[in-house]
Amino acid sequence: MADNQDMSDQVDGAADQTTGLLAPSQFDVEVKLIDPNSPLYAAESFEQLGLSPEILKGVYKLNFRAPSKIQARALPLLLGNPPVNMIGQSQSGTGKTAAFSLNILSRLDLSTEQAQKTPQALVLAPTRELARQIIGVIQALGEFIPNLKVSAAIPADTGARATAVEGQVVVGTPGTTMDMIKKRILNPSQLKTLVLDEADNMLDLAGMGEQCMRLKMLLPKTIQIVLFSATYADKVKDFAAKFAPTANELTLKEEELTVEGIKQMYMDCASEENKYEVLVKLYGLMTIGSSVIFVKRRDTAARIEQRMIQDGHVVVSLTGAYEGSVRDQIIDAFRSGKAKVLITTNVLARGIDVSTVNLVINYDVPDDGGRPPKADPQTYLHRIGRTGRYGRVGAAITFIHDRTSYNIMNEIAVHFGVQPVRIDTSDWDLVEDTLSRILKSKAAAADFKPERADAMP
Ligand SMILES: Nc1ncnc2c1ncn2[C@@H]1O[C@H](COP(=O)(O)OP(=O)(O)OP(=O)(O)O)[C@@H](O)[C@H]1O
Repeated sequence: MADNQDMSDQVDGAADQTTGLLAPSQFDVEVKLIDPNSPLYAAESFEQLGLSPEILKGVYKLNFRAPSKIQARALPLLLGNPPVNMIGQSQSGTGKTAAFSLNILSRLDLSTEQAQKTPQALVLAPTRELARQIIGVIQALGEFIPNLKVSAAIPADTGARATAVEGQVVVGTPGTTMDMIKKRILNPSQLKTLVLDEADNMLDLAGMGEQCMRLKMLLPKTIQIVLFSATYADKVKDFAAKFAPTANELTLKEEELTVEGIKQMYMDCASEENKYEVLVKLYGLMTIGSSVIFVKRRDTAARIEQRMIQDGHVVVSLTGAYEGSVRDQIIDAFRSGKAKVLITTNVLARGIDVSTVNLVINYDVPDDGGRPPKADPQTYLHRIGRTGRYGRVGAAITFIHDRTSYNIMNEIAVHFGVQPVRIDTSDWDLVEDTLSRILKSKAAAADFKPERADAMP
């Protein structure tokens, strides 16, 4: 739909309109020290959180010097006994994965051979890429825990044989997990913790919310339910509260959700076709670290990929059109830096953590798919959150080419109370200057040097 938008309502220089919060071009790159209001600031240390020496070793090996705010606030509540449910919220890239993973690892019983073969914690995520990433984090934090095994419950390639899931921690997507339980390859009877990462998305998506609910019915009644996300749209709040009853809640106001290190901008494009010209001009002009280009549809992703390759760029695309191991290869190539430009749809809008990403482009504005389309502020926030991870600086540029896309961007700006800055494409020297200042500016977190792991107690 977005690829063939009705151009009759196109405006020339959409941002010349004076209504709304979109701001004129002006830029001040700020490098801030970690201040007490930052989501990365915490008064406590990991040592004060009562983690086992094996777990602390994993934390130090990852060079985590101090917990982020969400980690310091959530962990004491999560670790209490008897376990209490949690609905947790914190900005993108602030360490929610470690928050729920440290709780899971702390609760594992690995004392007997039998216990070692029994799934005790289940983490559900909306995509295989995110599930695989979470597995990596749990394995890294748990590196010094003897006999720890983390298993995946993600779709296997066609023809692959399903084997019994014996890891104490299982991370998967809801459909495959449900399948494995039904086929009795996964025994849910001893599960103590259930985590829904990107919980609002899991509970909202057509089909997935219902699936999560049915899955929950198959789990022990006493299971601790932990929901985490950067966003909870109003429409899912009630369902979340039903899914995780009598939970401790750590939530944020909408105005607190944007991350300071992510510099939000927008660019006027003359037409749908002109968006591609602006895109390649940007890439020709700038030395960009790694970047993600978000489009609405799979075919747009494929088309831009082809055109960019023809124009001599090294890019990959990942959409739901690809299956299993092919998707794994693509995301792994992007993670390792072998491919520096990733074109994708909303499938990778959430959770993916690649710290070298310093530019996100919303080639198509995130809309709700309605007629007429309205803004999808949550997806916008998650998309731009692929950069600016843990205090790093990044740029997020949204392409605007007609009245609809302008209105959507404006709705998003109003929703979060932010003023994205207009980048004027009539002056490419200025574009280059502005962007290179941002992309070169030091990460705020760089002032917050992690100590060497081996210097820790
Ligand atoms: N205490 C810490 N100190 C330093 N780095 C940390 C700490 N906790 C997490 N990180 C790093 O921060 C990055 C972002 O963490 P994570 O992916 O968990 O973010 P998130 O809050 O889940 O974000 P999103 O909402 O986008 O899913 C990761 O690279 C992680 O290794």
